[in-house]
Amino acid sequence: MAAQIIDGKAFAATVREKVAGHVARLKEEHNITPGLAVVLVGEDPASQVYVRSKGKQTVEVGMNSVEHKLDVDTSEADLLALVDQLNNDPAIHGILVQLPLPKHLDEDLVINSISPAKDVDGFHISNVGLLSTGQKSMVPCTPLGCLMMLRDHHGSLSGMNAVVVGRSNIVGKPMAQLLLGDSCTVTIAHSRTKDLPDVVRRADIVVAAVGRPEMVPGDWIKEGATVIDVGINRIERDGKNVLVGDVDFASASERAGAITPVPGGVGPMTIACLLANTVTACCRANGLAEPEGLTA
Ligand SMILES: NC(=O)C1=CN([C@@H]2O[C@H](COP(=O)(O)OP(=O)(O)OC[C@H]3O[C@@H](n4cnc5c(N)ncnc54)[C@H](OP(=O)(O)O)[C@@H]3O)[C@@H](O)[C@H]2O)C=CC1
Ligand SMILES: Nc1nc(=O)c2c([nH]1)NC[C@@H]1CN(c3ccc(C(=O)N[C@@H](CCC(=O)O)C(=O)O)cc3)C=[N+]21
Repeated sequence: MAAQIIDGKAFAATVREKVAGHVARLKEEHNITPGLAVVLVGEDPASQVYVRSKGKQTVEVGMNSVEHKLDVDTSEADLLALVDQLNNDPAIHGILVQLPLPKHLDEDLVINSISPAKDVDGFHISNVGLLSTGQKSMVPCTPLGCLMMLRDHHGSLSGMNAVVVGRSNIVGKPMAQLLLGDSCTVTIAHSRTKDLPDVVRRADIVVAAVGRPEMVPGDWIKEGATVIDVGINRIERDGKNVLVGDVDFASASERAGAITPVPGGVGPMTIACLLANTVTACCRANGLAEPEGLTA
């Protein structure tokens, strides 16, 4: 039977609508406008597309958007000085430094210089520690978006077998933490995993975050499983540039119970969750009750 398509684009629109409602209330009742600062170093075309899209959607939900575009050979000291300035700016509630950074910049150092309260990516070691110990934190946007779609589809995830393929700090690891938090039995697979097909075949939930076009074929998918495809891969097919995920959508959707498409799945949810995190950070910064249903 053909899988149900989980429409991330439509889901993201509902998240943004909720965010817009909270932004309007913050303005009316407290005269506060949440502000998000995005820092882009260099001119990677894909990064430029994401940053533009983030800026546009930030303004659409009524928040302030500030973009800092720095030269590709910006020094670490200059970048740290900018982060420090944003940390101390009361009009800025969220800071995102677009990754990857050029090679001469120490990513860990830069990320950990962001004030944890403004770290809307949830990448600061302090937020990573809070998430892994089950305390209130800023939750990374992509895994948060995946969790929202899974909860919406299943209700409870308790007791389900989840396999996360990929162990990066920005997707795989935090995704595994969130699934564990929802009482899944979690396996994290990676490039050294033995018999990956067999591992994936045992999963009720498969999250693929690898960065290899269509590497997960349908015959690895257990009948009726839910498949969340995080991969964003640009390939050429029939002379055209197309975007594909880490899952072979055509064959996987023959076996899965539900599946996210690429594009229109996890990607739009990531940006919606960034906006949600910014509102959450703004409420926390001002000692206000934070919106319900917008975080994990
Ligand atoms: N939709 C969205 O919003 C977002 C999408 N992405 C996309 O998600 C994908 C993953 O991103 P990210 O986590 O940053 O990528 P990384 O390159 O940081 O991590 C990839 C992971 O996949 C594992 N891997 C590589 N090859 C294999 C293999 N053959 N079998 C099993 N595991 C393998 C690696 O294992 P090892 O650790 O052993 O090397 C690594 O853990 C990319 O396509 C990226 O573009 C990323 C962020 C947001
Ligand atoms: N500090 C930081 N935080 C991030 O969250 C971050 C980052 N750096 N670096 C790059 C990755 C990637 N990422 C995406 C966001 C949205 C889409 C997205 O909206 N995708 C659309 C398609 C867009 C297109 O057509 O290119 C979709 O899937 O439908 C994709 C990928 C966030 N990332």
